[in-house]
Amino acid sequence: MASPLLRNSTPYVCTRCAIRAAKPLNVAGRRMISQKFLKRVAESAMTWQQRAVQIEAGKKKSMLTILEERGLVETVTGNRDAVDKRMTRTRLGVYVGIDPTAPSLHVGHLLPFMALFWMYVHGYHAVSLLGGATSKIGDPTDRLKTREKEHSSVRTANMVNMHYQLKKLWLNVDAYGRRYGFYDSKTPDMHREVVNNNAWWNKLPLLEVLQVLGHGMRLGPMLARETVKNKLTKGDGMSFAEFTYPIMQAWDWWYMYHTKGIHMQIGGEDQFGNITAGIDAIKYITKTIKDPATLGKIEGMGDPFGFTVPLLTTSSGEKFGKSAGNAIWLDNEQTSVFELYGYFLRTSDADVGKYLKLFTFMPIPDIDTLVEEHMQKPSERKAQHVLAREVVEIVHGEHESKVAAEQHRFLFGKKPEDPLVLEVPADSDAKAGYITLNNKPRVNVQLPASVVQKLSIGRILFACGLAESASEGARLTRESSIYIGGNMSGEKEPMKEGFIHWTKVKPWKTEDTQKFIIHGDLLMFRRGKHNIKVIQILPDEEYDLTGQTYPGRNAKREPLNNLERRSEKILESLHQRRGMDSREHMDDMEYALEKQRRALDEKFQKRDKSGEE
Ligand SMILES: Nc1ncnc2c1ncn2[C@@H]1O[C@H](COP(=O)(O)OP(=O)(O)OP(=O)(O)O)[C@@H](O)[C@H]1O
Ligand SMILES: N[C@@H](Cc1ccc(O)cc1)C(=O)O
Repeated sequence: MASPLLRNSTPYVCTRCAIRAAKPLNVAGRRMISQKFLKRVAESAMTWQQRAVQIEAGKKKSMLTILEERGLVETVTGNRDAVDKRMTRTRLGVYVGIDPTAPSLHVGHLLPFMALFWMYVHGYHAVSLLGGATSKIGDPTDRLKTREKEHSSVRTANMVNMHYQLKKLWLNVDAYGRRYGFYDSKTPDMHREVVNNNAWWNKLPLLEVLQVLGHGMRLGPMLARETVKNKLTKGDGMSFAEFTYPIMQAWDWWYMYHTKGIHMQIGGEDQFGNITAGIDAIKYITKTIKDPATLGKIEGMGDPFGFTVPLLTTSSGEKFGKSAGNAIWLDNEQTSVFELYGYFLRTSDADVGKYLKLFTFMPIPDIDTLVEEHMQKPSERKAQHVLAREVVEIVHGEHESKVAAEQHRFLFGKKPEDPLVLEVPADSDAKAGYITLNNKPRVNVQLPASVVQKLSIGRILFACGLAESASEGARLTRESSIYIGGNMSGEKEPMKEGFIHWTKVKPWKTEDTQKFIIHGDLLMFRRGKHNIKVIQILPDEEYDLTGQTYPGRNAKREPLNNLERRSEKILESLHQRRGMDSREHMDDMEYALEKQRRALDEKFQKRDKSGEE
């Protein structure tokens, strides 16, 4: 509980969250709060209070009004004005959840996230939740067909990808918000998190959920939900697990309500039912719970509430998303930066103003001026270029956005108005020079099993694209700059509280790499903070069928590849010339070729083990 002193001096701020967020525990398990920090919290509360007074006097726009004006609010739960007042008076906690049921976020997800980003840059505590646990069940909302069950390794890969995507997105939003002058990152006001609901679901007894919430979830209203009725009558039926999905989502909210002070949830319009189910659940729990410690935590929180954002649809009215199969991905492997830019560049003149409001932080008067200018000469697509640049900046960063703009200008033969300096930032994945679509770093790679089984760690890093060469890979491991996902297979759990556990890679024996394989076919590496590679290991034959190759394969193994190609040719011609009766002779030939192949293979293995180029 927050100290009474703080409570009295800071009526409008959730100091509990600020302190919890900012201060570690000392040895005795108490929060260490410095005078300086307390002063900052008090100042920030004062600023908030002053802002609230100005808003209520009509001198400033409220947060809800700002979001409404930008078209980001579809339906508010409960009374709009009451919600507006609470958002004005209290520095609330707010969350958006997504299930990692695909390897990447998509443009549709940006809508609820933009609302979250707006609240973040205005000082609210913003949480993006990854549904590691909920994705094991799958949200049945608005579906007639049950989701295909994903293999656990696919789920893990999706989750890790999305986790890092969210982290990057938040970093980009920080920079983007700063460009629009929203905040000074040194104030204690800014608080954002990426959480995973595995963190609580993995250690939550079913009995606790049933005891605390189960009695309050009445079957009548649950069965009366459109989603349930439709799936039961028009779809393929509903499992008990799917039926309980809204309870899981409600519990997430309850968990964050009492542990992190999260009052609000935002989601797409399709999430309205789940959001209201969460509100009812929290109201029920807060009325019935007896535990004094929990009661202390929620004291003064008030009822939870939320709102939905409109659904982004295609021109034919279909929801943009993974299930509809029309997603524009935020992962540059699936939708390149160039394509993402191109997608927004194709926005119709009728929609461009609306999209600038939805997807950017650009002030509305500036948008209006830009659209007016654009309409003077629509063929130049000035407003669309700005829209594309801003969205790419949020998703991939300012540098990538400049590069994409430049590439489009270049491709479409336009002379740059302001020549762009394409310097490479220090932490960029690219080495130097112009980044093209072809030399973009790859986040997800597939590699044949033999690479992981037989090659040195340096070579694997080269093969997956984390190192420029095998020797650089070996050097990086010597310098302890590389991490590998998961624990040694002796320890069963590669995931800790929903997050991957990273172990520093040391120069080790080839066999040691295999001990880190997750779910039999996944290997993950991280270089530095955010540069990750998720490797899917395929059986060699399957990999060959995909027609891919990897760095280090062709150059180093050319003699072996040539031999294989030659041997195939010889055998083919023998078959044709001599027919099946020369079987014996051909077996000899095959044997001789196989011997040569093995000799070469051994040679490569020895070289791989010694780590030399
Ligand atoms: N096209 C969209 N427009 C607005 N919000 C969206 C859109 N697509 C997804 N969302 C929102 O993003 C959040 C996460 O959605 P979710 O993870 O279910 O993605 P999804 O693409 O809708 O998945 P699926 O199609 O498999 O149901 C939800 O609040 C959802 O409403
Ligand atoms: N059910 C949401 C995702 C979600 C998951 C867990 C939550 O707590 C919140 C939201 C969706 O499918 O879009």
